[in-house]
Amino acid sequence: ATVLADASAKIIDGKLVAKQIREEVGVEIARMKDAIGVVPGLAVILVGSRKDSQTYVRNKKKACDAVGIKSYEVNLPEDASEYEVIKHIATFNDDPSVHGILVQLPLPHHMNDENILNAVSIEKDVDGFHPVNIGRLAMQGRDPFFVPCTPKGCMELLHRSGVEIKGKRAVVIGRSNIVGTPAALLLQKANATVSIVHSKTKNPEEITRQADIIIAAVGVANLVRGSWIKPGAAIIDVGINPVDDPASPRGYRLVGDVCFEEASKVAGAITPVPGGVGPMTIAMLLSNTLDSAKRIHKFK
Ligand SMILES: Nc1nc(=O)c2c([nH]1)NC[C@@H]1CN(c3ccc(C(=O)N[C@@H](CCC(=O)O)C(=O)O)cc3)C=[N+]21
Repeated sequence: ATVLADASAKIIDGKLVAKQIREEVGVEIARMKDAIGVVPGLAVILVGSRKDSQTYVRNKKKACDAVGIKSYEVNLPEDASEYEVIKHIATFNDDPSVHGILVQLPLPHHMNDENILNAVSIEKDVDGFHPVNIGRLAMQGRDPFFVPCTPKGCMELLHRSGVEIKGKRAVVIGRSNIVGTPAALLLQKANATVSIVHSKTKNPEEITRQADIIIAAVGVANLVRGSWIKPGAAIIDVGINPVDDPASPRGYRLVGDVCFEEASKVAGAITPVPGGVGPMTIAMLLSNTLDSAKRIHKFK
């Protein structure tokens, strides 16, 4: 019998694309500084002492340093009040050296996310989480000041890998405010025909199998199997799920929402985890912070 070689997807290297974007951002920051003497500033507010949040915040600071963004950090205890957080946000809203404000999520349970995200000036909301920015994203002809970093990074990966979006069928798995919903809106803006599948969808694989593009953002390890995928489709895997692995130095390793081993034999292109969307999220945050400083100082 003839053994056919497995088709093999192109791996979309998010780490490499993120590096390119960070370099582009660095060049622009230097050009702005030379021309008008302005250095972009990013304020990060971290409440509580979750290890994962501390790691993310540390990585963001490092990334800022590398491109020439000045970072400001506020650490508040787990039992801080909503009022205290909002007071810090208000101070940063009024501080002309700060062009971007990010409140690290998740917040402690006693806080209401909406009250806090509402307090961030929509012109400094580099996360794109303010309800007005999300609402504007959903409307035709009404651009938000900022697009959320993770979905923006997904789109950038599709664009920079030459994946055509216009007229294609796209399926987003997951409907969160910070990834699934804005990702679906961005795909729609890019002229795809978009479906969203979620935890209450019956037979999601029947829908995903029709997709030319899949963005998976549910947080369920290896949910999307090879059989869910149309041959040749482009797969963007947003999931970052820790699974126990005694052999790995941290005692766990990260896997996506997509079963990479199966999917990479069917798909036309696919992002790995780690090294896919994750690094893009930080690159987009830097890019949003630069854009904010440019807009505030009317620098082109
Ligand atoms: N206000 C707010 N804004 C955020 O953007 C935000 C947040 N809160 N809370 C948590 C999530 C998660 N997030 C990630 C950023 C980078 C990687 C990343 O760089 N991951 C690498 C490394 C993963 C590793 O090895 O630990 C990768 O996937 O290759 C992952 C996840 C931003 N978030």
